[in-house]
Amino acid sequence: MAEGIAAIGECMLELSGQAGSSWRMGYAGDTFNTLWAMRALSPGHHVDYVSAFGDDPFSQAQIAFFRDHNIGTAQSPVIPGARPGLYAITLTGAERSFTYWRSDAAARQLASDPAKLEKSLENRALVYFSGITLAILSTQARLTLLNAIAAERAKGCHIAFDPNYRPRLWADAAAARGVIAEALEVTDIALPTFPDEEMLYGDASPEDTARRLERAGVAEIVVKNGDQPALISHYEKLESVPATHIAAPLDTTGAGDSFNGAYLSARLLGIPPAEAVRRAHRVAGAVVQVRGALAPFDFLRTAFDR
Ligand SMILES: O=C(O)C(=O)C[C@H](O)[C@H](O)COP(=O)(O)O
Repeated sequence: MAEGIAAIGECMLELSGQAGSSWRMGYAGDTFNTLWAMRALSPGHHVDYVSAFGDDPFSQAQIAFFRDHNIGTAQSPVIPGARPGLYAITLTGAERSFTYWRSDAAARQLASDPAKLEKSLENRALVYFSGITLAILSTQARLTLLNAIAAERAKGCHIAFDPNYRPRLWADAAAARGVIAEALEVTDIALPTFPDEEMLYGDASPEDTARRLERAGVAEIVVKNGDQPALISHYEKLESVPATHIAAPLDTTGAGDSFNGAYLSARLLGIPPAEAVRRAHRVAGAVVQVRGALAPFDFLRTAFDR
């Protein structure tokens, strides 16, 4: 039985917590943040982060960090001379913005060996990727990745996708729309964020986003909207679920990604979409109370089970 979970993308070095005099270094990246939550909340599953890594001390420490938390790297290549990307979080209140140093990161070569990539995605219950995963790849590498995902999907694996639009990673909005349309063709569960979709497509409401993704053929959609209700479309039936109110958020980095990890973990447990969203809101509410994208596993589990 296919029991594995794989997330595909780029995990960077993360600098967080600039409120004090020194920065704290961690590891984060949208798809990794989601997998982190799944590692905490899906204990019965083997989980792998599928990427490409360098061979410098920071890459080695990153892989060791994964291993210490029981996160594998499947057949991800290690590229001699390459190194990880880096980003820093700037906070305005609790709202995050990012500065990146990532244009030559090892992860850009995650599809450099198509046979290894296919092998990395084998025997999965769920494969997760995002618009950021696609934005960092060349046209050829994107094609290799989408073909590998489609092949695994044809064997019965569920594919989850967050468009996670980051304008700076794309040549222009039309390029992003074109590639995201291709990704939606192989997507079973789409987890967009309304302000991103509003920016990229001009959607007037979360309902507009949900209906547009239904027309693209996606059966299960959750449109996140920060501290506003999330909108579920499950086989075209809409349902709105209020968010968890957090009185004093500290850092919103990773909230959407952790929401995704909790939602997908709940769905793998057979929990219906509305209850899965309630749990996901609680987990996202926990993550905004810590600095950086990752919260401790116990903290995530308590929020998920409460
Ligand atoms: O921007 C990127 O490329 C990253 O991966 C950095 C961050 O860890 C996530 O973007 C956080 O994502 P949110 O859950 O939307 O706060």
